[in-house]
Amino acid sequence: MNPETEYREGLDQLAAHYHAVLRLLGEDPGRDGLQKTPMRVAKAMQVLTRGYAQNPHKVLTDALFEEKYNQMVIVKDIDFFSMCEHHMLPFYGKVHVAYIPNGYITGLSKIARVVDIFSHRLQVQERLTQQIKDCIQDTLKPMGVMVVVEAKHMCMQMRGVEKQNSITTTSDFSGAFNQAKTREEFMNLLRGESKRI
Ligand SMILES: Nc1nc2c(ncn2[C@@H]2O[C@H](COP(=O)(O)OP(=O)(O)OP(=O)(O)O)[C@@H](O)[C@H]2O)c(=O)[nH]1
Ligand SMILES: [Zn+2]
Repeated sequence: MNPETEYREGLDQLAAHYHAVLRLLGEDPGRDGLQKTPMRVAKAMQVLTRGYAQNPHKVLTDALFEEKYNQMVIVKDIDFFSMCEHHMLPFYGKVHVAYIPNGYITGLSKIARVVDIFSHRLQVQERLTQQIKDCIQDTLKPMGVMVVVEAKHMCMQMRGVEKQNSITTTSDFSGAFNQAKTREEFMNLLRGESKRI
């Protein structure tokens, strides 16, 4: 556990609920291995939902730089883990973001931080995609943004339909990406092999 993690209000209550959950699942929460488990799970769940307490707009505005560059900027292969709001099971994969600046650029890491914030909330993949796009569009006001998310959903792998290999792809875009040619340019660059640098 990261010693710098700040846990939010309600941690003890959350742990008490997980104590009850263990019992309801047929376990003995008093046995050696499980004594600390309710608190561990409560802390883990607070980490996985830390995005509720974070402001993605502020992350971007804190690192806005005036710059004349007005070609496409692509940050691809941003790993993420999120939890589906239906089953609270993980879905995970990669986010690819492209934007065309309009006088301002943002720090590259900030794009990944925005992904991190929205994915650390209960989500559906479509909304995650849209929220990342909207946040960059509304804050940076670029000529356009496009976001592509590729993910595997554990609620489809471990339970339910039990399909191990299906990948869900979602995308959303604005502005210049309304033009098929611009979207194509991004998709072609996404498909290209990343060079080792
Ligand atoms: N569109 C969308 N659906 C999702 C996402 N994550 C999980 N789901 C789906 O949410 C649906 C919930 O359907 P329900 O019929 O209410 O729940 P369920 O009985 O558990 O469904 P099954 O998973 O088919 O067993 C399922 O089809 C899941 O595959 C997501 O990010 N986007
Ligand atoms: Zn689910």
